[in-house]
Amino acid sequence: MAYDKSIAAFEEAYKVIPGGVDSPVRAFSGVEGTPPFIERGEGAYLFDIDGNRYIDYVQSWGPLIFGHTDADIEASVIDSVKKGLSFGAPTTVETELAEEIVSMFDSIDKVRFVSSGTEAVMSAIRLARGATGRDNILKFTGCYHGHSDSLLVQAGSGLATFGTPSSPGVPADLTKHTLLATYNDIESVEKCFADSPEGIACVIIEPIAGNMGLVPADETFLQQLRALCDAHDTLLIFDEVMSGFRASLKGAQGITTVKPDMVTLGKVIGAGMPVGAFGARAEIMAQLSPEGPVYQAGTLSGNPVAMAAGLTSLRKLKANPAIYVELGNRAKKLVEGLKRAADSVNVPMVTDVRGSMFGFFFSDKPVRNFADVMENDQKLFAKFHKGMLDRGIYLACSSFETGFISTAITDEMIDETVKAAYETLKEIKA
Ligand SMILES: Cc1ncc(COP(=O)(O)O)c(C=O)c1O
Ligand SMILES: N[C@H](C=O)CCC(=O)O
Repeated sequence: MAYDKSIAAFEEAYKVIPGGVDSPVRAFSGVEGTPPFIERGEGAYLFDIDGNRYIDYVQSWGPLIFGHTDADIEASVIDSVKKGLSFGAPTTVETELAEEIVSMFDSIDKVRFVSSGTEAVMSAIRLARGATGRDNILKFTGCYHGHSDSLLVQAGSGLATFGTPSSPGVPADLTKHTLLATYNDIESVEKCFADSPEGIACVIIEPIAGNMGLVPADETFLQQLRALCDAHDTLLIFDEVMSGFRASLKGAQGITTVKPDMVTLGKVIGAGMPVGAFGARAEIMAQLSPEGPVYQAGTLSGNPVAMAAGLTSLRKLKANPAIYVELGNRAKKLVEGLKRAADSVNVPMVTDVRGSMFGFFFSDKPVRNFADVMENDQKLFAKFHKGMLDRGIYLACSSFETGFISTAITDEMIDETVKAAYETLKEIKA
């Protein structure tokens, strides 16, 4: 494949945009080669400016459950655009989308829309602190909750890719209130509670971690977490910015029996438009301005075009929940094929699937937390990524990210992907 135009575009971008990208993971720093600059998407495919076509397993990092240019979503966006892009005033489509979300999540009585996952989590944390009157929060190493100050501590995703899990520019005075525990290790959480006599406002977790690769939380661990939060009057927040409507129609909450106090949602509820949301029981949400004293706002919050896209996507999913069975089967078919390809050249690989989310690590032991993730062979991943890209397969460009299946991806495309994996691994091991 030729990447000449993308290489030139990256050089141009570099002159005016830091690192040439508007979000660090896009820079291909954890893998080989240059990021293809994308011209357009269609169904399961991405097309770059050199004219290369790829089967897209990134899906804009999750939101595109129906693939690119879905006709229904496109029509609702165009219809909405024709009425105006933004009003900074209430619209009925916000209420409609809120009603859909509330009807799907037992844990949510009320929801507020914002413009990104970062904003959703930042606002939820503020609300949790305001509602409990406590400063401390607890997060898990390797989980990523967006880039707000309190949460840029031992985080996954781009921070893990760049080997800087915490960021300069965040005052230590702020992060001293962020306690860290180990994913799937309840003793580490107990220790944080024991060491915090002043109390903890909230525990935030990706119930299906997707920002250190795909690492789901054990059911027992989540139950123990719930019990600890109850015992200490601490709010449990499920960050479902990635897993919401991806892992199942009810996100992780369709898989675990554990019910959080608060939920954050993001990109998936906007079907590719910039959006985020946070929700909780009515008495918690009543603390939020203008009902309550905890301030939170946004000029473009509840943007009508994003709401229209999200509403169409959610209604399509709700009308046909069997989609999740199909997506899950394809994801399983894919990782089983990848594993067979790895076995064929005696490369250890562990895989996992939750709904349409899939992950694989070049590792010979189960991966349950960030320390396990760090043991996977990242150099091999980098080579594998390049070989797959050259064969028209667009995988997430970091071993700390998750893959996604869309309804546009067919069994034949999975076969093509598995064939590419055999060829790539054979080439690497030759
Ligand atoms: C679980 C989780 N929380 C929060 C975020 C932040 O969302 P955004 O990138 O839209 O700010 C992300 C996505 O990156 C995410 O996966
Ligand atoms: N892991 C992130 C989202 O899920 C990757 C997207 C980004 O930060 O640009």
